[in-house]
Amino acid sequence: MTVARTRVALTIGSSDSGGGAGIQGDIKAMASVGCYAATVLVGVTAQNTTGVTGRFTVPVDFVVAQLDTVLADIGVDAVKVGMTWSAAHVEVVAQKLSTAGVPVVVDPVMVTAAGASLAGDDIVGEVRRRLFPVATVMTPNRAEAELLTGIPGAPPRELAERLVALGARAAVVTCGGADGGEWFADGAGAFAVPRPGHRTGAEHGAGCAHSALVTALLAHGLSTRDAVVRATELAADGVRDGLVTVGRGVHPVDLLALGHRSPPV
Ligand SMILES: Nc1ncnc2c1ncn2[C@@H]1O[C@H](COP(=O)(O)OP(=O)(O)OP(=O)(O)O)[C@@H](O)[C@H]1O
Ligand SMILES: Cc1ncc(CO)c(N)n1
Repeated sequence: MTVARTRVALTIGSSDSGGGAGIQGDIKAMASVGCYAATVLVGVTAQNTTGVTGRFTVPVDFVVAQLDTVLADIGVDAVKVGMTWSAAHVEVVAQKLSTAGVPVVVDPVMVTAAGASLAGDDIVGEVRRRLFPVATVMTPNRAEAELLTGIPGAPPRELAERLVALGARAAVVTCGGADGGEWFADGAGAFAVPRPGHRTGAEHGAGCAHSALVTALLAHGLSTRDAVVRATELAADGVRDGLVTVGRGVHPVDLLALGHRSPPV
């Protein structure tokens, strides 16, 4: 009997001690579509559903050590880059990924949907210079897309098209919230990405889940367009099924249907 090869997705980003977003959210989202998740930590946040109270950065050399060690043994079918902290981290990650030969999803985590800053000021130019060229697809939220393009207030379609004009192979600008409004663009054109809207108040980690799902679906061999469309639906399901009893702020999404599982007896 031949055993099907397990697809491996790698996420490079930061820990969310609250468990809903960041690396922890990525592992769950990737697992929800049958991908094994390897992880390279760039930073650690002290965070819960109400906000970030502290941050600790992993030294660049140790990011490289994690990356080299994973690649040397496990190998990867696709990579996600999430919160990267500093220009020096972006530079080294981009350099490593330029020779990886697998799809790369860049979620340029810089601002939360609530407007809280999650990165150093020097990072915008470095993301544009270094990560755009290695990205198969960029997945910023609207605020991040405005920062990266330098056109505040522009509609999501224009932002997605502008990101492609600036050198990204493809981009999906997420909007969050019940009203949605996501747009995708690549060299061949642009389209609105449909999804239902939910008002559960469980959106913490939605953006991380979205880009992690895109990554995992690319690891399974889907095209970029199909991966984005499906990931957007699945992330919305995660908000619909979100864990409204966890935390007192923005509750976490649930991609693993934890709310429907019973304890083993
Ligand atoms: N209220 C909602 N109803 C349905 N789907 C949602 C909702 N909010 C978010 N989503 C899903 O999550 C995806 C990402 O959302 P969003 O733009 O809020 O990410 P983000 O701002 O990067 O999130 P975060 O910083 O919390 O990780 C959306 O494209 C959509 O699929
Ligand atoms: C660690 C981490 N990465 C990403 C996000 C974006 O949601 C977050 N809140 N925390």
